[in-house]
Amino acid sequence: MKWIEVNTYEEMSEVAAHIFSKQIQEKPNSILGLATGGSPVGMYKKLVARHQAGHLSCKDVQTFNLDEYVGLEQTSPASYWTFMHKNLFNFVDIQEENIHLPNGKAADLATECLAYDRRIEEAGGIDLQLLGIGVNGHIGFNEPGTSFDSMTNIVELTESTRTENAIYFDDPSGVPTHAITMGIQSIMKAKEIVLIAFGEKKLDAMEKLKSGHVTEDFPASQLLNHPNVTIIYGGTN
Ligand SMILES: N[C@@H]1[C@@H](O)[C@H](O)[C@@H](COP(=O)(O)O)O[C@@H]1O
Repeated sequence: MKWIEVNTYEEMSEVAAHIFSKQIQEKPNSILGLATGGSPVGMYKKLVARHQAGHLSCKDVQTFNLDEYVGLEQTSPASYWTFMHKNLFNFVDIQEENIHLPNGKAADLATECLAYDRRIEEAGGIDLQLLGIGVNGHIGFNEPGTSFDSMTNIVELTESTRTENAIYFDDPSGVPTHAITMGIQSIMKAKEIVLIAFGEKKLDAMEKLKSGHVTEDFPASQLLNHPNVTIIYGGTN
């Protein structure tokens, strides 16, 4: 595991954007695993800026997002589909058919979970996976206690995660109770992983990760068993 300590959110975003741009330049048809939340917004802005300056094309890139809420319409303002379009997809030349998010409105959610893992596999597997981290160590929506063997599945969100994510909803009581998320094992199959975490409230999680103790009570700790992970972290501002 490679640790890169940064001083600002801006710097974290730049280091991460550099890794993703390089990946796309070296392999224009890369399969990228993407994340939502506040952490990646700065990196997405920088990828958009590179695209607008003519330095980056996503026309052959395929993306698979980590997760989506269960029960929200795709185009609902709080869906992760909307988040990704507002923060990245609307401003780069990615083709809509190359964008994949789990369908939280699928009539048969169990089948959707299996199909999502299969789609990733059929695309050739994820080359580079971006992750944020929840204060309790969750990655994707894999809450503490999730089996390291988990593939894409339906999860019940903890109260703390629902509270953390309430800022994205007009009505905080509208935060869904369940989500569909790539599992820990689905995430671990990525060839390379970049985790970004910035700010005081993430420091505790960073300390836990640094301690080297691998436990299902702290989902991100399984990353210690992955051969190619970079953690970009830091700061209080
Ligand atoms: N499902 C997402 C995670 O993928 C994300 O990592 C986490 C942290 O979000 P933030 O980056 O806003 O702190 O929030 C949500 O729970």
